[in-house]
Amino acid sequence: MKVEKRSAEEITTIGIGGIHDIFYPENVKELKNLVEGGDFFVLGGGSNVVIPEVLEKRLISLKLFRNFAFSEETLTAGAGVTLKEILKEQIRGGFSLFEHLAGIRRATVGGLIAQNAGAYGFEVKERLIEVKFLSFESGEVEVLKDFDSFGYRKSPLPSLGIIVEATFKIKKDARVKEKIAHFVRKRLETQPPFYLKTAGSTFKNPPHPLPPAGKLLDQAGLKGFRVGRVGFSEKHANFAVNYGGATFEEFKELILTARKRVKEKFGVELELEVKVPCKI
Ligand SMILES: NC(=O)C1=CN([C@@H]2O[C@H](COP(=O)(O)OP(=O)(O)OC[C@H]3O[C@@H](n4cnc5c(N)ncnc54)[C@H](OP(=O)(O)O)[C@@H]3O)[C@@H](O)[C@H]2O)C=CC1
Ligand SMILES: C=C(O[C@H]1[C@H](O)[C@@H](CO)O[C@H](OP(=O)(O)OP(=O)(O)OC[C@H]2O[C@@H](n3ccc(=O)[nH]c3=O)[C@H](O)[C@@H]2O)[C@@H]1NC(C)=O)C(=O)O
Repeated sequence: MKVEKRSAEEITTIGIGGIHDIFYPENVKELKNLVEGGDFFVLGGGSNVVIPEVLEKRLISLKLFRNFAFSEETLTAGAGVTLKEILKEQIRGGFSLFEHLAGIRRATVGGLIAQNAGAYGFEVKERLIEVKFLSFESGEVEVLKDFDSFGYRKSPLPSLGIIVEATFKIKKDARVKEKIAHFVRKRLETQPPFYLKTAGSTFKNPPHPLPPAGKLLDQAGLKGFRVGRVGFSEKHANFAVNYGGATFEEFKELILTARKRVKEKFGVELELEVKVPCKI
């Protein structure tokens, strides 16, 4: 099995966390051996993860799970296929699937499903037909076909097992290229530019009718607030930006300060949206 050292910038889009060994299983058997070998953390494209410099867990990437096939009405892809590759296929084949998500930088099929990624009124769950996953309970690949338990930024999958492949519904759409461009433009109107190092939204939006996390952080004076080399974007207060060489400790202080201030001002407990493979 391939094991390679990767820098923070290669592992995650926010680029915090030093160099780590990444394990790249090539098939389910190798994945199973890794899972049985001790504590681990599964990485997709790293668009939504912040990793500390020292980590006891093994980092597993499913980047080599790359099977890809589509028919008139379905697309089947391995967990490591990227959003970028799917969007390219959408343009080539003229079909609708993930255009609303265009601009999530390094997202993969595994990460998108595990968090039921969503944007602009769309959620991944809407397009799922089946998800194959290595079950922690049975140690076998099982198939999930019922997605009722998927909700806002959550799915049962990280706890049930590791996604290895999924099949999605696709629909013919001759205007998909324009739609992708539209959603990228829309994203850039409110969110930081793609060249900045971020992990997307830092906190989940609290339940309705509470205001969104970005608004609460903004009104608590945290827009542009920095701890060392990491801080909340001037453009959108819920995006933490690594301005270069930020440490996990700085990130941790940033979010603890933000939580405290929002709690004091509005009485709202913000919940992390980004995934962190340790206690914070
Ligand atoms: N909506 C938006 O505008 C934006 C969304 N995002 C988010 O970024 C993510 C993009 O995906 P990606 O970069 O690939 O994911 P990440 O590498 O960021 O991983 C996110 C989490 O997904 C889980 N995960 C990843 N792969 C698998 C797998 N094969 N099986 C089970 N769980 C898995 C892991 O959860 P665990 O460790 O708990 O198992 C991991 O911590 C999405 O989650 C999306 O919601 C980011 C930016 C903007
Ligand atoms: C970026 C992510 O997802 C994004 C997704 O891209 C967009 C588009 O649909 O909607 C959510 O952002 P969001 O709720 O912050 O959406 P926005 O429209 O930017 O902001 C909501 C409201 O807060 C206000 N707002 C936002 C930022 C700010 O600094 N100040 C402020 O007042 C906005 O004016 C708006 O009225 C998702 N975030 C969450 C936590 O649900 C992600 O998952 O990582």
